[in-house]
Amino acid sequence: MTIAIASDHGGYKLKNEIISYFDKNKISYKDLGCFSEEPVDYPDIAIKCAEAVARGEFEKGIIICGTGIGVSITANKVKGIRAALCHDTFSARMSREHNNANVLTMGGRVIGPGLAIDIVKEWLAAEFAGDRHQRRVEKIMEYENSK
Ligand SMILES: O=C(CO)[C@H](O)[C@H](O)[C@H](O)COP(=O)(O)O
Repeated sequence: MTIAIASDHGGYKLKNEIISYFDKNKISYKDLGCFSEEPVDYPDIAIKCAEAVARGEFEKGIIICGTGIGVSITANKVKGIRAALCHDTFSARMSREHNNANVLTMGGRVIGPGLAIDIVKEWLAAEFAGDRHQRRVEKIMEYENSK
C-alpha cells in the first residue's frame, strides 16, 4: 500500500517529520506537496490528495495544515472521502474501526511530531470493524450518492 501525503505551509514541517518516519521504516508513500514553506491555499492541496484517494490511486491519504480543520472540511467534500481530524491515538483508531476513514488530517500547529507519528502508526494499523459500523458508513455513502 502506498500512502498519499500532502500539506499546506502550516503542515509542511510536520509532513516532513512523518515522511522521515516513513523513510526510516520503509513505508511506501507519495508526497503530493507542498514542497516548501511558501504559503499555499489548503483547499488546493486537500483536493489534490483527496481526489487521488477517491480515484483509487491510493488506499489512504494523510493531509496536514495548521490546524487540520481546513483540509478536513475540504477533503470531506470529495465524493468517497471520509476524512478524520485526529489529535489523539484513540480517535485515530476509532476513525478506522468505526468510520472506515480513508483520510487522516492533523494540524502541524497543534501537535508535535512524537504524537503525530504515534497517531499515524495507530491509524495505519487499525482495520475497519464492519458489522454495525458497515451499516452506518453505508448510510453516509447512500446520502452522498443521492446528491
Ligand atoms: O486549517 C487551516 C485553515 O482552516 C490551516 O490551519 C491553514 O494552515 C491556515 O489557515 C494557514 O494560515 P496562514 O495564516 O495563512 O499561515
